Amino acid sequence: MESTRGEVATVNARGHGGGIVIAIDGPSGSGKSSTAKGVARARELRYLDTGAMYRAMTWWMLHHQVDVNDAAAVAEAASRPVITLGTDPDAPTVQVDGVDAAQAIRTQEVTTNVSAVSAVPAVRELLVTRQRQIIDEARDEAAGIVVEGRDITTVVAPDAPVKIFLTASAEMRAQRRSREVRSSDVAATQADLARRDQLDSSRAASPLTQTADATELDTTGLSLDEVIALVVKLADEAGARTPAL
Ligand SMILES: Nc1ncnc2c1ncn2[C@@H]1O[C@H](COP(=O)(O)OP(=O)(O)O)[C@@H](O)[C@H]1O
Ligand SMILES: Nc1ccn([C@H]2C[C@H](O)[C@@H](COP(=O)(O)OP(=O)(O)O)O2)c(=O)n1
Repeated sequence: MESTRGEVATVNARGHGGGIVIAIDGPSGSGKSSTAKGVARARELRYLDTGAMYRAMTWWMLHHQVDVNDAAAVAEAASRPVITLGTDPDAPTVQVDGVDAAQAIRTQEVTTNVSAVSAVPAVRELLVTRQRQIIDEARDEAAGIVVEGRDITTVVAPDAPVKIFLTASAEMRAQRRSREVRSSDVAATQADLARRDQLDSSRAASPLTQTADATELDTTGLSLDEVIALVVKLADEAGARTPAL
């Protein structure tokens, strides 16, 4: 497989060189995780699911009986969990305090509470710092990284050469998510997505926002392969624009 390493060598503000950063934001079910993994595989890049980090933090809070609706209690406890993510797109891993939490962070209880925890500024500061470390490591050690979440294009990596905002109609996002979790109640899934979108877009700290310099990709009528191909094309074009050092 062709690698983009070298074609897109730049040095970022923190002095790290090497690979490309592809930043992807968007609401739930727009296709961020599947697209990011597909692009990372296609160009031998690392993959970072930042939502998994907010989910891991939420799981730890619930597991340790921290009241997730008490922002001060969440802020005080936020530095205690050790959250570790593996960035291989074929086998992304999530560990909390050394224990595999990949399944535990996907429960409905975590999904219901993750927006409250991720609205706490102290949580975001800690996780954004860690995300930037992971990005810098990938830029040094690999051809780069595809990072997906809600504030990647705006806060975590605003200087990324490729910035994408994925969207899809609310109905399509609910259908996809229902299929994924094998639920026949598409209306309930759509209501849950709407609730989370509203919380994630209206919070004071780094809300989900679409900026003018991110390319909007509406995936409603597109297959996953088509979306991946479009993002790979944008990445290759960004590589061609950036001279190798
Ligand atoms: N363009 C697409 N066409 C059809 N299904 C898709 C597409 N993009 C994503 N999916 C499916 O929709 C579901 C949700 O996608 P996911 O990547 O988890 O979204 P997000 O990370 O934005 O929440 C997954 O089951 C995925 O396979
Ligand atoms: N960069 C990010 C990523 C996720 N979050 C929050 C907001 C989301 O509701 C939760 C969970 O994110 P995740 O990407 O796992 O959500 P879905 O896959 O869409 O269900 O985390 C965030 O605040 N900032």
